[in-house]
Amino acid sequence: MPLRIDVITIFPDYFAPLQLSLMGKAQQSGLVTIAIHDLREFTSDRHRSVDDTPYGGGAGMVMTPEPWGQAIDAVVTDQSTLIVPTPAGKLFSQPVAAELAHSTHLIFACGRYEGIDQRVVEYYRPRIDVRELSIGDYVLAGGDVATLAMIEASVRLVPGVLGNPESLVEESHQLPGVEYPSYTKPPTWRGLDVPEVLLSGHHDQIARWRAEQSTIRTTHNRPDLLPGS
Ligand SMILES: N#Cc1c(-c2ccc3ccn(Cc4ccncc4)c3c2)n[nH]c1N
Repeated sequence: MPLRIDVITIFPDYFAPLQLSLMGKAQQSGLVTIAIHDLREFTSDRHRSVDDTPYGGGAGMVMTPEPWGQAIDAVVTDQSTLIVPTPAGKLFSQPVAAELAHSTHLIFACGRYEGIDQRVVEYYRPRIDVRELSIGDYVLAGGDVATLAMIEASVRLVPGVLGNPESLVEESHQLPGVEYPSYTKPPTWRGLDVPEVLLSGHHDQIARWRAEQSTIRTTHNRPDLLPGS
Protein backbone atom coordinates (compact mmCIF):
# COMPACT_ATOMS: atom_id res chain seq x y z
CA MET A 1 0.00 0.00 0.00
CA PRO A 2 1.76 3.20 -1.12
CA LEU A 3 2.01 6.17 1.24
CA ARG A 4 -0.44 8.80 -0.04
CA ILE A 5 0.40 12.46 0.54
CA ASP A 6 -1.97 15.38 -0.17
CA VAL A 7 -0.54 18.91 0.10
CA ILE A 8 -2.92 21.87 0.32
CA THR A 9 -1.31 25.27 -0.39
CA ILE A 10 -1.87 28.64 -2.06
CA PHE A 11 1.54 28.19 -3.76
CA PRO A 12 1.42 24.84 -5.64
CA ASP A 13 4.56 25.78 -7.61
CA TYR A 14 6.59 25.55 -4.36
CA PHE A 15 6.24 21.77 -4.70
CA ALA A 16 7.65 21.31 -8.20
CA PRO A 17 10.92 19.99 -6.66
CA LEU A 18 9.05 16.88 -5.49
CA GLN A 19 9.09 15.69 -9.11
CA LEU A 20 12.90 15.59 -9.07
CA SER A 21 15.55 13.17 -7.81
CA LEU A 22 14.69 10.75 -5.00
CA MET A 23 11.19 12.14 -4.44
CA GLY A 24 10.41 11.84 -8.14
CA LYS A 25 11.75 8.28 -8.28
CA ALA A 26 9.71 7.33 -5.18
CA GLN A 27 6.55 8.44 -6.99
CA GLN A 28 7.51 6.73 -10.27
CA SER A 29 8.13 3.50 -8.34
CA GLY A 30 4.64 3.63 -6.87
CA LEU A 31 5.93 3.60 -3.28
CA VAL A 32 4.52 7.08 -2.70
CA THR A 33 1.80 9.17 -4.36
CA ILE A 34 1.88 12.95 -3.88
CA ALA A 35 -0.94 15.30 -4.94
CA ILE A 36 -0.77 19.09 -4.66
CA HIS A 37 -4.04 21.05 -4.23
CA ASP A 38 -4.52 24.80 -4.66
CA LEU A 39 -6.49 26.07 -1.67
CA ARG A 40 -8.06 28.81 -3.83
CA GLU A 41 -9.90 26.08 -5.78
CA PHE A 42 -11.95 25.60 -2.61
CA THR A 43 -13.04 29.22 -2.17
CA SER A 44 -16.52 30.43 -3.13
CA ASP A 45 -16.15 34.19 -3.66
CA ARG A 46 -15.12 35.79 -6.93
CA HIS A 47 -11.90 37.12 -5.36
CA ARG A 48 -10.99 33.58 -4.25
CA SER A 49 -10.05 35.08 -0.87
CA VAL A 50 -8.41 32.92 1.80
CA ASP A 51 -7.67 35.36 4.61
CA ASP A 52 -9.27 38.01 6.83
CA THR A 53 -8.42 40.29 9.75
CA PRO A 54 -7.70 38.64 13.13
CA TYR A 55 -10.36 38.69 15.89
CA GLY A 56 -8.90 40.45 18.93
CA GLY A 57 -6.77 42.71 16.72
CA GLY A 58 -3.08 42.38 15.96
CA ALA A 59 -0.90 42.67 12.90
CA GLY A 60 -1.33 40.65 9.73
CA MET A 61 -4.12 38.45 8.42
CA VAL A 62 -5.41 35.00 9.38
CA MET A 63 -6.47 32.27 6.93
CA THR A 64 -10.23 31.72 7.09
CA PRO A 65 -11.43 28.21 8.07
CA GLU A 66 -13.98 27.38 5.36
CA PRO A 67 -11.66 26.94 2.35
CA TRP A 68 -9.53 24.64 4.54
CA GLY A 69 -12.60 22.66 5.59
CA GLN A 70 -13.67 22.24 1.97
CA ALA A 71 -10.15 21.28 0.85
CA ILE A 72 -9.46 18.82 3.68
CA ASP A 73 -12.94 17.25 3.36
CA ALA A 74 -12.15 16.60 -0.32
CA VAL A 75 -9.22 14.28 0.55
CA VAL A 76 -9.67 13.12 4.18
CA THR A 77 -10.36 9.50 5.18
CA ASP A 78 -10.44 7.87 8.60
CA GLN A 79 -6.84 6.74 7.90
CA SER A 80 -5.58 10.33 7.42
CA THR A 81 -3.06 12.19 9.53
CA LEU A 82 -3.38 15.97 9.22
CA ILE A 83 -0.04 17.76 9.57
CA VAL A 84 -0.22 21.49 10.25
CA PRO A 85 3.21 23.17 10.07
CA THR A 86 3.38 26.05 12.58
CA PRO A 87 6.11 27.84 14.58
CA ALA A 88 4.03 26.87 17.63
CA GLY A 89 4.17 23.14 16.86
CA LYS A 90 5.97 20.22 18.44
CA LEU A 91 9.49 19.84 17.03
CA PHE A 92 9.72 17.66 13.92
CA SER A 93 12.54 15.13 14.29
CA GLN A 94 13.98 11.97 12.76
CA PRO A 95 11.77 9.77 15.00
CA VAL A 96 8.71 11.76 13.84
CA ALA A 97 9.85 11.34 10.22
CA ALA A 98 10.02 7.58 10.81
CA GLU A 99 6.47 7.60 12.21
CA LEU A 100 5.15 9.56 9.23
CA ALA A 101 6.99 7.22 6.84
CA HIS A 102 4.84 4.37 8.13
CA SER A 103 1.54 6.24 7.83
CA THR A 104 -1.15 5.45 5.27
CA HIS A 105 -2.24 8.98 4.33
CA LEU A 106 -0.70 12.36 5.19
CA ILE A 107 -2.45 15.69 4.56
CA PHE A 108 -0.20 18.77 4.85
CA ALA A 109 -2.00 22.08 5.42
CA CYS A 110 0.46 24.78 4.31
CA GLY A 111 -0.59 28.03 5.95
CA ARG A 112 0.54 31.54 5.12
CA TYR A 113 -0.03 35.04 6.59
CA GLU A 114 -0.17 34.67 10.42
CA GLY A 115 -1.46 31.13 10.18
CA ILE A 116 -4.73 29.19 9.86
CA ASP A 117 -7.86 29.79 12.01
CA GLN A 118 -7.33 27.39 14.97
CA ARG A 119 -10.83 25.96 14.55
CA VAL A 120 -9.55 23.91 11.60
CA VAL A 121 -7.31 21.96 14.00
CA GLU A 122 -10.11 21.86 16.60
CA TYR A 123 -12.62 20.50 14.02
CA TYR A 124 -10.47 17.62 12.77
CA ARG A 125 -8.76 16.66 16.05
CA PRO A 126 -11.73 14.53 17.30
CA ARG A 127 -12.02 12.87 13.87
CA ILE A 128 -8.42 12.05 12.78
CA ASP A 129 -4.82 12.26 13.99
CA VAL A 130 -3.83 15.95 13.87
CA ARG A 131 -0.19 17.03 14.43
CA GLU A 132 0.94 20.64 14.71
CA LEU A 133 4.67 20.44 13.85
CA SER A 134 7.58 22.90 13.62
CA ILE A 135 10.84 22.23 11.77
CA GLY A 136 12.88 24.48 14.05
CA ASP A 137 13.17 27.52 16.26
CA TYR A 138 13.14 30.18 13.55
CA VAL A 139 10.28 31.86 11.72
CA LEU A 140 9.40 31.16 8.09
CA ALA A 141 6.89 33.03 5.91
CA GLY A 142 4.64 30.00 5.58
CA GLY A 143 4.31 26.24 5.91
CA ASP A 144 5.39 25.32 2.37
CA VAL A 145 9.17 25.01 2.92
CA ALA A 146 8.53 23.17 6.20
CA THR A 147 6.24 20.75 4.36
CA LEU A 148 8.90 20.11 1.70
CA ALA A 149 11.42 19.34 4.44
CA MET A 150 9.05 17.02 6.32
CA ILE A 151 8.03 15.18 3.14
CA GLU A 152 11.65 14.64 2.07
CA ALA A 153 12.77 13.51 5.56
CA SER A 154 9.82 11.09 5.83
CA VAL A 155 9.63 9.70 2.28
CA ARG A 156 13.33 8.74 2.25
CA LEU A 157 12.53 6.44 5.21
CA VAL A 158 9.75 4.62 3.33
CA PRO A 159 11.02 1.06 2.79
CA GLY A 160 12.30 0.67 -0.77
CA VAL A 161 12.78 4.37 -1.51
CA LEU A 162 16.50 4.45 -0.71
CA GLY A 163 18.44 2.07 -2.96
CA ASN A 164 20.79 1.12 -0.14
CA PRO A 165 19.05 1.10 3.28
CA GLU A 166 22.53 0.65 4.78
CA SER A 167 23.05 4.39 4.27
CA LEU A 168 20.32 5.04 6.83
CA VAL A 169 22.22 3.31 9.60
CA GLU A 170 25.19 5.65 10.14
CA GLU A 171 23.69 9.02 9.27
CA SER A 172 23.24 11.89 11.66
CA HIS A 173 20.20 11.74 13.94
CA GLN A 174 19.86 8.00 13.47
CA LEU A 175 22.79 7.21 15.78
CA PRO A 176 23.41 9.11 19.04
CA GLY A 177 25.30 12.22 17.95
CA VAL A 178 26.20 13.38 14.46
CA GLU A 179 27.95 11.43 11.71
CA TYR A 180 31.67 11.29 11.02
CA PRO A 181 33.20 13.36 8.17
CA SER A 182 33.27 11.82 4.68
CA TYR A 183 36.01 11.85 2.04
CA THR A 184 36.39 10.63 -1.55
CA LYS A 185 38.88 10.87 -4.43
CA PRO A 186 41.35 12.47 -5.06
CA PRO A 187 43.58 11.33 -2.15
CA THR A 188 45.16 14.82 -2.11
CA TRP A 189 43.24 17.97 -2.99
CA ARG A 190 44.83 21.43 -2.94
CA GLY A 191 47.52 20.08 -0.60
CA LEU A 192 45.01 18.46 1.75
CA ASP A 193 45.28 14.69 2.30
CA VAL A 194 42.52 12.21 3.11
CA PRO A 195 43.09 10.88 6.69
CA GLU A 196 45.56 8.00 6.25
CA VAL A 197 43.52 5.51 8.29
CA LEU A 198 40.76 5.64 5.63
CA LEU A 199 43.24 4.43 2.99
CA SER A 200 44.63 1.66 5.26
CA GLY A 201 42.06 -1.05 4.65
CA HIS A 202 42.07 -1.78 8.40
CA HIS A 203 38.31 -1.85 9.00
CA ASP A 204 38.56 -2.00 12.81
CA GLN A 205 40.84 1.03 12.88
CA ILE A 206 38.55 2.85 10.42
CA ALA A 207 35.49 2.09 12.60
CA ARG A 208 37.31 3.36 15.70
CA TRP A 209 38.46 6.53 13.93
CA ARG A 210 34.95 7.21 12.67
CA ALA A 211 33.47 6.75 16.15
CA GLU A 212 36.08 9.18 17.56
CA GLN A 213 35.34 11.71 14.81
CA SER A 214 31.59 11.44 15.47
CA THR A 215 32.16 12.20 19.17
CA ILE A 216 34.50 15.14 18.39
CA ARG A 217 32.00 16.58 15.91
CA THR A 218 29.04 16.06 18.25
CA THR A 219 30.91 17.70 21.15
CA HIS A 220 31.79 20.70 19.00
CA ASN A 221 28.59 21.12 16.96
CA ARG A 222 25.79 19.44 18.96
CA PRO A 223 26.74 18.87 22.63
CA ASP A 224 23.00 18.62 23.29
CA LEU A 225 23.04 15.24 21.52
CA LEU A 226 25.80 13.75 23.70
CA PRO A 227 24.62 10.79 25.81
CA GLY A 228 23.55 11.97 29.27
CA SER A 229 23.22 15.63 28.20
N1 LIG B 1 6.80 24.43 10.53
C1 LIG B 1 7.12 25.54 10.67
C2 LIG B 1 7.59 26.87 10.84
C3 LIG B 1 7.04 28.11 10.47
C4 LIG B 1 5.74 28.42 9.84
C5 LIG B 1 4.84 27.40 9.50
C6 LIG B 1 3.59 27.70 8.98
C7 LIG B 1 3.23 29.05 8.79
C8 LIG B 1 2.07 29.70 8.31
C9 LIG B 1 2.29 31.08 8.37
N2 LIG B 1 3.55 31.27 8.84
C10 LIG B 1 4.13 32.60 9.06
C11 LIG B 1 4.09 32.96 10.52
C12 LIG B 1 3.10 32.48 11.33
C13 LIG B 1 3.09 32.86 12.68
N3 LIG B 1 4.03 33.68 13.18
C14 LIG B 1 5.00 34.15 12.38
C15 LIG B 1 5.04 33.80 11.03
C16 LIG B 1 4.14 30.07 9.12
C17 LIG B 1 5.39 29.76 9.63
N4 LIG B 1 7.90 29.08 10.83
N5 LIG B 1 8.98 28.49 11.42
C18 LIG B 1 8.82 27.16 11.46
N6 LIG B 1 9.71 26.26 11.99
